[in-house]
Amino acid sequence: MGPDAKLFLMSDTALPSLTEVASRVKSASYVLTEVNGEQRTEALRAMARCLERSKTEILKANISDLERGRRSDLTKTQMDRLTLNDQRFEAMVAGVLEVARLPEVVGQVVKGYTLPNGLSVQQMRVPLGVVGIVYENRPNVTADAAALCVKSANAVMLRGSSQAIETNLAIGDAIVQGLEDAGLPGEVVTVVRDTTRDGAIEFMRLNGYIDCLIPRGGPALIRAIRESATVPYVLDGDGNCHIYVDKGCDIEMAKKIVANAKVQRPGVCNAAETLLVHEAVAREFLSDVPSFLRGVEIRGDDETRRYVLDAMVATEDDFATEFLDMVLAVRVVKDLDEAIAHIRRFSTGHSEAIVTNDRQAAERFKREVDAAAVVVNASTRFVDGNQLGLGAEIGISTQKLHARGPMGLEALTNVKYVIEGNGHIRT
Ligand SMILES: NC(=O)C1=CN([C@@H]2O[C@H](COP(=O)(O)OP(=O)(O)OC[C@H]3O[C@@H](n4cnc5c(N)ncnc54)[C@H](OP(=O)(O)O)[C@@H]3O)[C@@H](O)[C@H]2O)C=CC1
Ligand SMILES: N[C@@H](CCC(=O)OP(=O)(O)O)C(=O)O
Repeated sequence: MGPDAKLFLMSDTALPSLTEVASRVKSASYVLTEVNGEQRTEALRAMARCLERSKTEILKANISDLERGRRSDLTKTQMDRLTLNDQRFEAMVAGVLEVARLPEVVGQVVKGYTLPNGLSVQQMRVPLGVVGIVYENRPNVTADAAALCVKSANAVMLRGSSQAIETNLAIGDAIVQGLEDAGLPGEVVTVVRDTTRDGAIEFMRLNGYIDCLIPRGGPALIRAIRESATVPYVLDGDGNCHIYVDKGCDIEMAKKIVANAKVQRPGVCNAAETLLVHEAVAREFLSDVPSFLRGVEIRGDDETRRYVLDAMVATEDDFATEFLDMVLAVRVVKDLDEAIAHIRRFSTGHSEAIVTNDRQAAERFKREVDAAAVVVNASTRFVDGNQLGLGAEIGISTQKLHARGPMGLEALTNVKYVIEGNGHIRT
């Protein structure tokens, strides 16, 4: 946290303790079990209206965060993520409305049967309760997460980045207004004001209050979670994403996919970080890198540097790095086996892609590459809740239990057994 952010918090006296805040959120989560889906959907529409009404204040708060960010020397990527311009603001509001339109998931019977003794058994979809989220400095995540949680009848505690605190609080105020207009307690969506690291550790230990913590971030956050969290969590970790360009593939298609995955938004977790190229197409594909990856710094192995003349030497560290920038590590491989072996060694289990014309290679890649998403002949940038039809995502899970990949409404629920009898007793 930068020094200015600390001052900002210190001037905000008399903050209730985190446990007090969490206790109010927990109570609010019970209210959500008493209202129906239509009321929750109406609350989302009210949230969108209030966001729109508060646009000027929210964008002003964002300018203030950006100014503080500039003074604390945030990187270009961090500044880009923090920026909420007019277009991004409207996309954020549209996202809330898109989630509102999604079908109801709460109360859905995912499985139902009657036993020979006449007992009726159902598995019914239910909310998790209170969701906690620690997330990066992208302010739209505040609205996305709030919308998904309200729609799925979860209360949510949002611990965003200190870099975005003013914007998050302004968004949170508008959302609370929307909830209250719709007759729901504002505490259903609570932006945590304390953005200190100590506060984050306390947040990870809110047992009895947080039912599921979703940490979105890089290795430092994930380490802190592993060391300190005592609440159950679903890790949404960093994306060291690869694209493998196979022999015999459509080279023009491969160029478009690689350029999109690297350049369209390099600062996000589903952007490509390493390119693996089959040796049979290395000359043809890599010789054209300066034109289709203009502005991208290439760090390549010896073979790559034969074709990309201004490429720097790639180190082992480069292959392990999520650059989140206009930098790409490149390696020429002998075959699919070598590509898969490289991915197994360096992947963070987020998103991995192959460009190929060979059906068998595609099938092998789908089966043998262990990641939350495997992509064939498309950009890794599609691994996004909105793009995959979930309306939005609360994060992209890189772990295997409970949920994997972009987490939408279903991932914010679990099932409970509902057993109905007629005076049945067990003998
Ligand atoms: N899989 C997914 O869904 C997503 C993955 N990511 C990944 O996140 C990273 C980019 O975001 P970036 O802003 O750099 O992420 P960081 O990991 O630096 O920050 C994310 C959040 O974690 C907090 N945090 C970071 N380190 C610690 C720590 N040691 N203890 C407690 N809290 C901590 C930050 O607080 P503060 O900023 O106040 O320091 C922030 O709120 C990339 O690796 C990207 O791939 C991002 C979003 C989604
Ligand atoms: N949802 C994003 C990607 C996932 C994400 O949250 O990325 P990040 O900007 O690293 O926080 C998108 O593709 O637009």
